[in-house]
Amino acid sequence: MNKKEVFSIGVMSGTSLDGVDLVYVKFEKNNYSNFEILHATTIPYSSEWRQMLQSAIQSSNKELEKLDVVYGKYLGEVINNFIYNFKINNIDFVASHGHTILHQPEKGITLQIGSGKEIAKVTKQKVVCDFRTQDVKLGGQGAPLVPIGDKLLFSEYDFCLNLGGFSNISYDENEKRIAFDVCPVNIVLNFYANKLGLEYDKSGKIASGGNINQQLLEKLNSLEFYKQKPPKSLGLEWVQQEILPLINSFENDVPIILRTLVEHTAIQISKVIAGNNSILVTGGGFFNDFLMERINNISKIHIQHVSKDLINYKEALIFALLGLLRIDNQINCLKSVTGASKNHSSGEIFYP
Ligand SMILES: Nc1ncnc2c1ncn2[C@@H]1O[C@H](COP(=O)(O)OP(=O)(O)OP(=O)(O)O)[C@@H](O)[C@H]1O
Ligand SMILES: CC(=O)N[C@H]1[C@@H]2OC[C@@H](O2)[C@@H](O)[C@@H]1O[C@H](C)C(=O)O
Repeated sequence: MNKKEVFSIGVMSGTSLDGVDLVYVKFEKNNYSNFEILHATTIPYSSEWRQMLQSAIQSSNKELEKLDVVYGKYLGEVINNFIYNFKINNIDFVASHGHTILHQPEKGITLQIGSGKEIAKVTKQKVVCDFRTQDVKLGGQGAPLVPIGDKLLFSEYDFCLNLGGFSNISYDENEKRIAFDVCPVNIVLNFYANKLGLEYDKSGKIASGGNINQQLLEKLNSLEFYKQKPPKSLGLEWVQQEILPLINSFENDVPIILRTLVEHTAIQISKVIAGNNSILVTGGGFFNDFLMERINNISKIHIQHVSKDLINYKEALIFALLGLLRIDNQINCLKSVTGASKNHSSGEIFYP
């Protein structure tokens, strides 16, 4: 794109299923880290949409094709409302991650729904989407993709940690970006909080009142995934096959489960980040005070305080950057992170 300043809308629907995150951002082409988040919001899912997205993993290919279109139209409308409500009138492109329904990269599968063609039709904007498929085709994990953005935008931190549905981490080692999914976080915490009729365990209050089940904790920490070296990534399939059956085999009360999960998360994260380093922590898990306290106590790392917009919208912001890199045909997927056969520029572009 032949411009000094670029204006983009980044759209992300994460695995916690809390809603659609949107940012309107300005990038400076000769210095990406000089970005500015101009507007940001989250549009919470209705219970119908949450239910549809949650159960889509069981759908047939035909049903998924339909959902891709319907959800693409929905995203298009959500973006139009965002544009209208914030009176946005200068947009170079929209970059949309979509919502992950399937993710088993070792089988060559990753699927993010939310048709770019539909979004382009509804919004009348240029749209970049489908950022993961090409990486999986090139033998990569297709995730995490945010680390190249961590490197380009937040190089002043030793570690970038995101506490979303899953947690992931990225850092430089011998001048190479290393990154991987660490462990499940809100995707499982929310699942058990839901059993008490809550959307999530606010500030980790319920977890903090429970006791650790040591036997369950040991079993969780011994899972095969934690022995694997990166590149590696996690999906809902793994949670359903490995985590939920293990937890449910113990018949614990919800506070005990949440307490044990928080400890498990803090231990897994501290295995990676311990030391006298600086860290950028983002994602909704940042607001789980009890989880943050446990991570702090175990790792003794110095956690920096940053703006709420950055905590909540780093992923949407970085997908906007990945979209810009894609439009400019620049590398936006790193083989050192995903394990793909080469660095590449990923994402499909649709025109209105
Ligand atoms: N005050 C809070 N206390 C505890 N947990 C919170 C709080 N606020 C948000 N969360 C958790 O953060 C979740 C949302 O996090 P986030 O938006 O980072 O997830 P995501 O974008 O779906 O994740 P992913 O990075 O996997 O794509 C909520 O569902 C909830 O579990
Ligand atoms: C396949 C998929 O959607 N993965 C997500 C998920 O949510 C968190 C973690 O698992 C991460 O690997 C990824 O998202 C972030 C945005 C990423 O690609 O960096």
